[in-house]
Amino acid sequence: MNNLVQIRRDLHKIPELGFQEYKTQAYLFNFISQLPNENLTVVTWETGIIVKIKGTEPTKTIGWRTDIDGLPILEETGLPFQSEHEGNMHACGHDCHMTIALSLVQAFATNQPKQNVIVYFQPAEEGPGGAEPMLNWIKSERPDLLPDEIYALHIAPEYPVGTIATKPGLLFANTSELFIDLKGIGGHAAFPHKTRDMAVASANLLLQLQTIISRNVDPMDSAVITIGKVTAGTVQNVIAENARLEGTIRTMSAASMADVKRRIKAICAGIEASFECTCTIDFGTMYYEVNNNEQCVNNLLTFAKDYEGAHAYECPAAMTGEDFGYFLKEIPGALYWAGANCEYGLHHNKITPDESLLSFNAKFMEQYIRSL
Ligand SMILES: CC(=O)N[C@@H](CCC[C@H](N)C(=O)O)C(=O)O
Repeated sequence: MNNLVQIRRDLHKIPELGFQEYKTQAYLFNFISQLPNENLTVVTWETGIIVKIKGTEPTKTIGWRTDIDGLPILEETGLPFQSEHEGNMHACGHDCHMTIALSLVQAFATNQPKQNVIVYFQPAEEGPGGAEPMLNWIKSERPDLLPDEIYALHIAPEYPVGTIATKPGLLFANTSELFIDLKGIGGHAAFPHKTRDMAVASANLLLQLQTIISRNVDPMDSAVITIGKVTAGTVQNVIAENARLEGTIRTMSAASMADVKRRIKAICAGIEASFECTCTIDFGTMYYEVNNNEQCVNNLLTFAKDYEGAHAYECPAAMTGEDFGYFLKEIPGALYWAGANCEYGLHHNKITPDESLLSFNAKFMEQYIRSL
């Protein structure tokens, strides 16, 4: 088994949620500590790590960012190296992303690049968001750790390995989490008229929220409201006093996000009136859109077109979110989809990315960064 596959499998076993990535950080730190360190500066921030590699004749500093957290998903891959943290899973490829980032650190630590390179191991991409606070800390405490341009990848199960798919401008959506707590009056299942049933109210609310997409968003625009978790009540023969919807909103612009939120508030006010209950809305964490720099995308795609085994092309935007958008808001750069050739999609409990993507993308990015 090659070294990168082993690293990915080690990391796959220990998925941790945002800002709880202690074992992950220790694993990464241990790996980095064993590398030649004459040209390295290694700094920790919360559960993340930042590694700067001094270049031989630097004219600029190139950044590479990986996310390091897992998701609260019960893994069902049945793999011999499946998650040892039951209920958590690397179902979004961050184990692969970290492996590629470690490979870059190793390559540049052993064979110094021309440009300075900074690799960011960033916590909490799935939530509550690590990029924005990490960047704020760097700006105020360690401006020497800011790059001139920055890149990242995200695995794409639907594409074959070797795919480098990206586009200039908007690649990923604006996101906002959505949590709505409903409170009514519970009671005996046989006497609904004496209660305010939040199971029924939350079911109505869930369906009405979907009308925002079909009836309020311009059909030429795009938006998503997904409610991923619904909880209500306590037992089968007691009417639910409480319910909670948990979800996410995705839009193509900040203006459209504001409109969707306005409609959510209005619908909740209607639910309060019709079901005689209270709805408390919390919009949670927001991620700024992923807006790729045109020049950086052109450079990346041009390099990829001549790279053996790469299939480079411009893809459409997607409604995924990524807090890497906060880096791109301040620093020119690009994120690309890296083909992972897998039957199951992102966030699926059976996702098994094709591990040949690890060495392909690690080598590809190493060569690209050396070309800058
Ligand atoms: C690439 C990816 O899958 N990212 C996540 C980001 C989630 C942000 C936040 N927790 C939310 O749900 O809005 C995604 O679900 O797109």
